Amino acid sequence: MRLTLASASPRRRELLAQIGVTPDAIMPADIDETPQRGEQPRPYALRLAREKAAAVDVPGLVLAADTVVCVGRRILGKPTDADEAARFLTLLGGRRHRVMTGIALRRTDGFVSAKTVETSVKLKRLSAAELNAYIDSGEWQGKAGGYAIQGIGAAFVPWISGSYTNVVGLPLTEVAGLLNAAGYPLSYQGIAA
Ligand SMILES: Cc1cn([C@H]2C[C@H](O)[C@@H](COP(=O)(O)OP(=O)(O)OP(=O)(O)O)O2)c(=O)[nH]c1=O
Repeated sequence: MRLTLASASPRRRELLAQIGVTPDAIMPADIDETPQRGEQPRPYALRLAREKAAAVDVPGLVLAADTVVCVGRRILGKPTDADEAARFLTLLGGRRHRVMTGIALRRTDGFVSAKTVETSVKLKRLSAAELNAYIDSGEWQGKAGGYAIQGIGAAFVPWISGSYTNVVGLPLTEVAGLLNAAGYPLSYQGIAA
């Protein structure tokens, strides 16, 4: 069964590879990611994942996702520059926030199954030296909230509650569930315990 990953994120490809899923094609979806007026984080992440899946019009299964960081009602996407990344990290430091990923799987018949997964994350308060060094590292680029838990950012995360892979951009348990429900053959299911 043909699977297309509608994502430009190398992390998403690597996460899928981790559970033995290799998409037949990778076709990033170019959509407008502006939140609607008053839109809450959960419906926002779900809407974007669905829109990304819908934007890639090819036969077979199309998988898409969107990850946002939320502090209260505020949605933090990918910082546009170093100053914004520094502002995000200062806002997040010393408190808990939520990382929300919407995932959507479009099937050949056009039916889309989608859900959101939420993880709570605590980021420690960064010293000026840590903040400057992290901004200089450039790791914040292309990362919702301006940090990467799978990178140097791990040094700033004392605690999470919920799915780790969800924070990196693709909650694998739920993605595997959607793929399985759509009849996609998951290789590890053939492995006897
Ligand atoms: C919080 C966090 C986010 N991220 C990444 C995951 C996502 O790639 C990115 C959020 O941006 P997204 O808009 O979800 O995805 P993307 O633009 O990278 O790719 P595409 O839309 O084509 O699928 O932030 C990390 O890699 N580590 C982290 O710890």
